[in-house]
Amino acid sequence: MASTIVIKDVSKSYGKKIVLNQINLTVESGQIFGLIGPSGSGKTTLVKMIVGMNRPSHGDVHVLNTLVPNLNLMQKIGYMAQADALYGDLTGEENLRFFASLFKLKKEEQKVRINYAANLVNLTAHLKKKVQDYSGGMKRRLSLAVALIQDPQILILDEPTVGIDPELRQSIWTEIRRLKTTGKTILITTHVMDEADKCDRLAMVRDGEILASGTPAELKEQYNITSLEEVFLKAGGKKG
Ligand SMILES: Nc1ncnc2c1ncn2[C@@H]1O[C@H](COP(=O)(O)OP(=O)(O)OP(=O)(O)O)[C@@H](O)[C@H]1O
Repeated sequence: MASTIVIKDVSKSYGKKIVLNQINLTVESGQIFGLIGPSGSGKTTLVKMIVGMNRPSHGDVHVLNTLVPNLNLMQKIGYMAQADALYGDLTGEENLRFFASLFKLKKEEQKVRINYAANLVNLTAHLKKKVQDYSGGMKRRLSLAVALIQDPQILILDEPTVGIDPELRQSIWTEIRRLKTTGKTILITTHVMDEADKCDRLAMVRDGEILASGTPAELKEQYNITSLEEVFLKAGGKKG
């Protein structure tokens, strides 16, 4: 199996504060990989490094055998950040078109992709509204649509279902799984344990370190418990 994301000996400090400490992690192609860990454990910092928005203090990150950061990788990575990066005074459709044009999609292709992405997140009926009039959940959904707009090979989703109702969350997960069957690699951060259970592999992050990694079943076995919630509490709780 080819490795899509390889993180090698990565550390990150802000001043004296060590946020990531010697992280090693490999995400194989076609996997749904989950990063789980308590708030402030370093997940977003790690994700931003993979996207090329943040540089390691030490170590390096390769995506598709290319050292990050690299401009050509932008086309291949769809990134949904925790904070929505949308233009409030543009409509949903204009936002999608803007991002589609950044990726140099042709007019016809833009239309197809905008329809697909808007439909996926249930926003088709709201595309003509300005984003400043969207609810929080609608903005999250539009951010997910933006991450998918160029049909990227890799999807990096930082807590994609926060603020999204259960029904839509389920349809988003159905789509995540469908995208996996088309060969995409998906990295997702989450606090929601039933979502973690849907991942092929997980890494548990705490205080900037990976405590444990493996399939959900392996992690449960390792900790000799039946629910990921308990694994999370055992491995992910504060240092005693
Ligand atoms: N630019 C920065 N300067 C200083 N400290 C930072 C900076 N960015 C992140 N940190 C610190 O790094 C630590 C990890 O933050 P990070 O956002 O990666 O955590 P997280 O696991 O994604 O948390 P959450 O789930 O709440 O988003 C936190 O203590 C945070 O305050």
